[in-house]
Amino acid sequence: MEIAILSGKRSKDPNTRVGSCIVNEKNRIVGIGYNGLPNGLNDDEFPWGNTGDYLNTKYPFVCHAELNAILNSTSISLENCKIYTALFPCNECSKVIIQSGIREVIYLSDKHHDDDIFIASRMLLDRAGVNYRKLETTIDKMELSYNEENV
Ligand SMILES: Nc1nc(=O)n([C@H]2C[C@H](O)[C@@H](COP(=O)(O)O)O2)cc1CO
Ligand SMILES: [Zn+2]
Repeated sequence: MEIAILSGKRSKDPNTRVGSCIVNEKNRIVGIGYNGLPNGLNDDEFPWGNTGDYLNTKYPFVCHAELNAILNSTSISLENCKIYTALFPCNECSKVIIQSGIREVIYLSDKHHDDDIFIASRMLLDRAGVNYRKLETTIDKMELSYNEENV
């Protein structure tokens, strides 16, 4: 999950930076992603707002962290993999998760739990037999340092 969160730090979304990290059955990382525009699109030429006219928001344009982690995957097959993701996946990402063969979703936040999108998401995951659980941890924060004395 720390790798997922760290990846999310690269997102240009000013409001919500989500990261995801996929591991295989041996817990080896096989894909990482964060929410951002599709490849080659300029972050400065698209809106990043989240209110107002749909076309003036980020929503029609941004790729979610989970989608990017799957598409960036180094593995041909993601059968039986797990995805660690900072936010519970939306219904669109849940469809992609199911199709990819991922069998478990471990999330940090489920802050939109009662929105239709996430109700649909759970319906999809439940019916497909994809397990999901909130990460249980006592860790409050992670610290990184560029000070070479800390290596
Ligand atoms: N699971 C998710 N993975 C994601 O990558 N996202 C992204 C899409 C947007 O860029 C941002 C949500 O923006 P906002 O509605 O909190 O301002 O997080 C959102 C969710 C929640 O469905
Ligand atoms: Zn999504």
